[in-house]
Amino acid sequence: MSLHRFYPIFDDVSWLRRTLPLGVKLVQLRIKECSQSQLRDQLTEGRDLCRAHGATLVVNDHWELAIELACDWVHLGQEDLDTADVAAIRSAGLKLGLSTHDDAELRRALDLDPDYVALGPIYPTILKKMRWHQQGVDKLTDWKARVGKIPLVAIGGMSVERAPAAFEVGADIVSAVTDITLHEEPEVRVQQWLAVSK
Ligand SMILES: Cc1ncc(COP(=O)(O)OP(=O)(O)O)c(N)n1
Ligand SMILES: Cc1nc(C(=O)O)sc1CCOP(=O)(O)O
Ligand SMILES: [Mg+2]
Repeated sequence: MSLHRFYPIFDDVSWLRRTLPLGVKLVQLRIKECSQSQLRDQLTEGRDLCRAHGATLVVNDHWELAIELACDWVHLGQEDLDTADVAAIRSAGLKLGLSTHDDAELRRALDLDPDYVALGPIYPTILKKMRWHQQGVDKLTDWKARVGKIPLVAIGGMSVERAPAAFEVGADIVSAVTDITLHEEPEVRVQQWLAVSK
């Protein structure tokens, strides 16, 4: 299965209601502060909306709930891996995307045979505090050589204007949050993303 090249990340299912009808085909729900029952409702609606639109939903962090709700994909970072049961994720048939930021993290990720590898932050991000300031777009070429056929996601400070260069040097997929959510017309921005990701 090949993944769409534009990979927006949202913190609420209302964004999926707005953007799936525009043609988004790969999307992550990254929900950090929420009660368990709200989380279950959000993921259930996200799962059903994505299925109705022929899109792929990736659940960030909440791998147990993703298994329980029969979702298809989970994204985990390195700290998540310290406690996640990857064997359980695999035996439930879920696909797994992993974050990486340096050589050791990439080696650890590749040992787990991921379904995509994300490298970030390519540019500085305002979304969250990180130990890494910016990797630089050229690092994508090195990472792509190392991951081979595994899809490579570029994340962190990505924008419509920055996406073409990331694709050119090795990214298979480009992911973004604030370039869309802080835009004055998010739907227009999503359409611009879809155009540069064709
Ligand atoms: C596509 C993608 N790449 C990286 C991340 C970051 O995951 P993680 O390091 O676990 O940090 P949080 O997003 O959980 O704060 C991601 N979510 N998606
Ligand atoms: C959630 C996340 N993970 C990153 C990583 O490098 O692992 S960068 C990032 C934030 C992405 O948001 P924006 O597109 O607004 O910069
Ligand atoms: Mg995480």
